[in-house]
Amino acid sequence: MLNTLIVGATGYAGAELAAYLNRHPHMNITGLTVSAQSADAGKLLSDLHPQLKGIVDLPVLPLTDVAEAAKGVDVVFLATAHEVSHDLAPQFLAAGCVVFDLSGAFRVSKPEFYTEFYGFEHQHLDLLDKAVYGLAEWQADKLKDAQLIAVPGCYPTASQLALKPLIEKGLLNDGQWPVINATSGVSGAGRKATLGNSFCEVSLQPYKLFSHRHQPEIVEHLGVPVIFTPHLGNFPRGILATITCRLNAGVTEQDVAEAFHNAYHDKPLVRLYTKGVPALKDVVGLPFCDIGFAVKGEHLIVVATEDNVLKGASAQAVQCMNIRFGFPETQSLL
Ligand SMILES: NC(=O)C1=CN([C@@H]2O[C@H](COP(=O)(O)OP(=O)(O)OC[C@H]3O[C@@H](n4cnc5c(N)ncnc54)[C@H](OP(=O)(O)O)[C@@H]3O)[C@@H](O)[C@H]2O)C=CC1
Ligand SMILES: CC(=O)N[C@@H](CCC(=O)OP(=O)(O)O)C(=O)O
Repeated sequence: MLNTLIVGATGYAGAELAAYLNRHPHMNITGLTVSAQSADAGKLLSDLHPQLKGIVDLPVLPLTDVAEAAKGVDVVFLATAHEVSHDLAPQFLAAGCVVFDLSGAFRVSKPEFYTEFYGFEHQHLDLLDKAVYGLAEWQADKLKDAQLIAVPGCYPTASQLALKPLIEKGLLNDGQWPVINATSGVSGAGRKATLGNSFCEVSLQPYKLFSHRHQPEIVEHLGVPVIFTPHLGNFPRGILATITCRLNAGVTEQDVAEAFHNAYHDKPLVRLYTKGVPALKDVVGLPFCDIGFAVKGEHLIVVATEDNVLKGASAQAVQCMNIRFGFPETQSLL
């Protein structure tokens, strides 16, 4: 059994982690924590997330002393904001824990990225070198001996799973940047109330045009430039990405199908459509990324869907943990 601590357990991602880890046969949840000042400290997780009633009835505790909280803990999940993870990860690593960070604090290697896109100066450049980017289907070898795993962002997971097989096989024409239009449910912004995310305000709208922090994350890990436009939709969960690309001359629909099949036929959490394209309703609440596509001449449209909180965050974190410790990849996820 591995002892595990979830930091940020009352957030959307943290609560899903608690559900997955609670039913994992090799994991023992030793603590669920929130910030030292949290108004929720002392409450039961299942009072805050009633879907967990009778399943995870543990109290959430304020994280006041990291060294104390880390005692006897093998694995820590940081389901916290980027700045919080940035400060906590080195402390848990120093205590000998394997750290799975769901935030953006360690995903990109260039320090200036954090100043520009996250608004803080990165203090742990050594960890930027050491962190393994947890795009699970593509990183199994590196994950096996990683100490710090930077779980990808929600939009980057869907976007990269859709594009990587095509790029690896050299099918895309580099004269046209892939154009990623992706719509997310409101849970992508976290559980805290804000005016922009309130019921009467949310509509359907693109945001952060040419300036969203997931664009450079996608570009660094795919190795090609892309145009990325996120949209906020008026539904709670899920991301649907519609990605338009140009194929190299002579590339056929069959070549595209083969590239996807070769990449994912043995990857249980990516489901390929041989007919049609996926809809959001078929992945919400599930740990999959679903991918379908259509080709017309040299033009290709790929559609990828996922639950932003699951394959886009918690499920992928648990998938990485399963790979890291040699458990079946889908253990507790399916
Ligand atoms: N939601 C999503 O779809 C996705 C989220 N992510 C990333 O995962 C992380 C968590 O996201 P999400 O669950 O949405 O966030 P939420 O805002 O819903 O939850 C954040 C959690 O962190 C706790 N917290 C805040 N400050 C601290 C602190 N100093 N120490 C310990 N706990 C703290 C909060 O509790 P309290 O404030 O009461 O202390 C709460 O439990 C973020 O980095 C996010 O960017 C990544 C991909 C997708
Ligand atoms: C709808 C919404 O607001 N989504 C969030 C992305 C959530 C996420 O994945 O956060 P990180 O990758 O930064 O951890 C956003 O656009 O900032």
